This record gives sequence, structure tokens and C-alpha cells, in this order.
Amino acid sequence: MTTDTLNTAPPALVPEEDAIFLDFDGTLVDIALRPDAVQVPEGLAEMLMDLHAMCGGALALVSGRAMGELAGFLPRFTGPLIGSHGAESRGLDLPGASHSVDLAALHARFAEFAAANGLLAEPKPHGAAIHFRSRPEAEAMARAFASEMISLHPGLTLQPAKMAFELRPEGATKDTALRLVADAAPFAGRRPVYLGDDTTDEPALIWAQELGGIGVKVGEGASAARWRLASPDAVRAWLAAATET
Ligand SMILES: O=P(O)(O)OC[C@H]1O[C@H](O[C@H]2O[C@H](CO)[C@@H](O)[C@H](O)[C@H]2O)[C@H](O)[C@@H](O)[C@@H]1O
Repeated sequence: MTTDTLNTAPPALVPEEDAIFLDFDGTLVDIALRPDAVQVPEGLAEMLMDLHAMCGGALALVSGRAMGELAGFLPRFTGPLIGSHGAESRGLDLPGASHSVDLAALHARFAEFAAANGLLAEPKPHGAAIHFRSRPEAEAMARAFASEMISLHPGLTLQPAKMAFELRPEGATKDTALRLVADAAPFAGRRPVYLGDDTTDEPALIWAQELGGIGVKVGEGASAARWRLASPDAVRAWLAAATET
């Protein structure tokens, strides 16, 4: 069931029993005007490391971001990372993505389109994104451009995001990556807990709940999640509470 009225705070984490999977943008940190402008609160990495230790290493960050960027935002978090929607990982046994796209040419085309239309291009290790947050009226134009790019690049698919359209490798999705890692140590046998704010998180939220775990939608909007937290601030407080018991 998908609902936009659900407002129930999730039950407390049980670090000894849980496998915790956390989205980044809009979940751990507030959405910003530009991808490079997100503010990482002081102490976030340390709190995540505490929780990571308490759950025997069964805590991973799961993001559409390039993995290197994610690591750059949280240099003191040394736990597992899933980046680029599952196309990249650190500390996990994931196959990564394969495609034969000329990324330099793709990135150049995105940069050219962005410059000509007052938009922002984001080159990514396995694709690219076009952001229209600074010009919301350009959504249709950005979608048309991304769709055209998809038609020219077999192996990539369209990934709508918050005020952006991305091209990502086909098959590189967060839930696909989680299905591969969750049966292995240190995650196996634990209750999956997934927190996310965007459409890319919905299949992972459903996956966690189908396994008897906890799916938490962050912020407003319809979701299949059974639980909701209002903001990244509320997420950080909920996670921190588990480290203080
Ligand atoms: O899976 P996530 O960790 O949620 O990452 C999803 C995308 O996040 C970034 O874009 C979004 O956040 C930006 C910063 O707050 C915002 O300016 C933009 O409008 C959002 O779409 C990132 O740039 C993408 O690469 C990620 O896929």
C-alpha cells in the first residue's frame, strides 16, 4: 500500500539485531540547492561509526551519489558504502556496473546543455545528471534532454530524482544491491532497516518490509513505507537515540 498520510514514528532500533541501510541526500542530510552544497552536521560520521560498531558492522550507506563523493562528505565514516545506485561499492562484495558508454562524451554533452540552458550538469562515474532546482520551470526541457540521451546510450536508463533527471546503468538499483549484500556477513540473519526519502528508495523500503524489517520514509510524500520521520534532523535524532541506550 502506498500512502501519503502515514505519520507513525518507527520503533526503536535494536543494534544487536538490526542491519541498518541509510540513504544520504534528504535522509541523513538536508537537500541543498546544489549537490556540492549539502551541509554535513558535525558529529554525523562519528555517530554513524558508533552505531556501525554497535551492530557488528551491519550498517551501510546506500546512495545515488558517486561513491567517492559520499566518502568525501563523510571522511571519518569507514563503513560500507553503496554508491551510484548500486553501481559502485566499498567494503562489500558487489559486482559493479558494466556498460560501454563513452562517459567523457556524455559528460561533455550534459555540460554543454546545462550551460546553454542555465541548468546544472553532474558528471557521474557511470552516468550523468541534469539538475533543474535553480530553474524549476525547465523540468520538461530537462526531461526531454535526458530522454534523448537515453535513446542514444544503450545500457543506461532514466532515473528521475528530486529536481533532476539522471542516467544510470540499467540494473543498478539500490534494492538490487541490497538483495546481493544482505545474505552475507555482517548483514545476514539481521532485521533489515531502511531509511530513504526519494523514489529511488521505494523498492528498498518495500524489500526491507517484505523481510519483516522496518521501512522509514523521510519527509513528505506518498510511500510504501510503514513508518515516517519528518526530516534528516529527526532521522539523526532517532539514530543517535540508539547509540545512547
Ligand atoms: O540516493 P541519495 O543519497 O538520496 O542521492 C540522490 C541524488 O542526490 C543528489 O541530488 C539531490 O540532492 C542535491 C543536494 O541536496 C539536490 O541539489 C538535488 O536537487 C537532488 O536531486 C545528487 O546530486 C545525485 O547524484 C544523487 O543521485
